[in-house]
Amino acid sequence: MSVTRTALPETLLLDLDGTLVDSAPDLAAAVDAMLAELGRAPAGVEKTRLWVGNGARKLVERALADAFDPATPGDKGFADHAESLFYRAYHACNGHHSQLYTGAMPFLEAGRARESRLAIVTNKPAEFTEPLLERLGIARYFGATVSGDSLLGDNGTVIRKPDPAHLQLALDRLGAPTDSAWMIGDSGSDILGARNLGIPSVAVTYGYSQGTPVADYGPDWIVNDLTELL
Ligand SMILES: O=C(O)COP(=O)(O)O
Repeated sequence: MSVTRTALPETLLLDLDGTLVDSAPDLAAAVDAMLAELGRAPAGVEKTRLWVGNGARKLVERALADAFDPATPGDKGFADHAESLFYRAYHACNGHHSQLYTGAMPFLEAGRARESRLAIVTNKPAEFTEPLLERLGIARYFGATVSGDSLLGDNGTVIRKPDPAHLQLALDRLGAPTDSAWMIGDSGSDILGARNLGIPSVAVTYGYSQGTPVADYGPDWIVNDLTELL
């Protein structure tokens, strides 16, 4: 299924990594710096691409599971230590080699021209989201930004995609009704999050989908470039 021409809705919830931005080169650099400090060989960008999309902790755990005996990443203290190494390394390189995908800027410009409400809904921690948006020069397009640690449950656990409350928080911050919105993303957490909230979803084919074709999640539409939606 592919959209050739359609009326865009008033509100667009946009995933960040793998949808607007190819951030894998910087994420891989940080993963490799973490692995080097732990005495392991680099994983490289192609493996890292397969691990992105469920937050920084999951990325670190997937890298550890690949590099170590399976029991090692199960040790919480070890994973905490590795995560802190990753955070330090990613702070040093976030945005240095990340690039907007070809269709991203024309799409955001068109959204602004149409006076659409745009929000970022990402599983990336907020301390990395805001600087990345600034460095790429796209922060000004969004009326709201919701990151992977923006919403906490009663017991302090993070609530993020595919939990519909994560998407709903973006709508609340925009002041937008649920039935005005679509979610656009590259992975199962985006498509399932949209379904869980009861809104349509658009999947891009070029992002990070943990090795599962994004079509398998049953998005409402699939595009190879965001400008196909215009
Ligand atoms: O998992 C991440 O850190 C990035 O997630 P995103 O694809 O939701 O932007």
